[in-house]
Amino acid sequence: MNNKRKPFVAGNWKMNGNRSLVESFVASLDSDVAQHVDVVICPPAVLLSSFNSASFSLGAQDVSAQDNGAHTGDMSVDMFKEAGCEYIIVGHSERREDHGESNALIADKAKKVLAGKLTPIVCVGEPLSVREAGNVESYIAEQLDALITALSVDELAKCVIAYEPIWAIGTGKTASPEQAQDVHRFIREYFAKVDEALANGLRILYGGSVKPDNAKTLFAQADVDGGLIGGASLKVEDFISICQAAN
Ligand SMILES: O=C[C@H](O)COP(=O)(O)O
Repeated sequence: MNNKRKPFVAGNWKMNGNRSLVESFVASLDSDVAQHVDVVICPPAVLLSSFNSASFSLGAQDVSAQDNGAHTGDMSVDMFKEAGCEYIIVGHSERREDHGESNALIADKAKKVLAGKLTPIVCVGEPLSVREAGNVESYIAEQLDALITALSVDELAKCVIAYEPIWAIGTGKTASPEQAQDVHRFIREYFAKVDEALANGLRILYGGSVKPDNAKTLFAQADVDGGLIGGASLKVEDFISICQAAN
């Protein structure tokens, strides 16, 4: 973690949670936790309106690349804005896999989020087969290229990037701190080819089986600026410990 970039921890509840979980978060996650860390909760969209807390920010888990219209089941940036969101995750590997989302579509979504003055959390990450074949960097580069092509330097500077190796998501197999740092450094250097100041200011989160007992070492890596937390963001005590580890 570099102290020039403010640490960032986002909890992605995925398709989990209910109103009673919302209540326990609102009651327990006070402003002390979020003093030196940007803390964001991304619950399922139907729970957004149940949150009423100024101690942390809200995010959505995905968004349409369209403004409005005949897109059954989709939701727009404006809708999430009205629901109190400041952040929207785009390109999560589960969206890429379950809904066939392409790099180009994800870049369009990020652009739409920025146009609505919200912050996209753009996810990238490789499957195990790519890592085993030794192709991690070219795979991530292709994911980043779509974003770099679609967005201006100013727009890129407003994004948060999340590196989530797919083999580490929900598996309990966390990337080692060195594996995480290697890819985070690669991502930062890749953006430095576009613009050095952009790269230095960019917050890059690690996601994939982050838990209270491994968060500190992961977040201590020079290019790891926090985490995108799945399973452990569903237990308020675990999530608070992870936020504290980012402090
Ligand atoms: O968005 C969060 C990630 O997919 C990580 O999930 P996990 O912490 O359950 O491995």
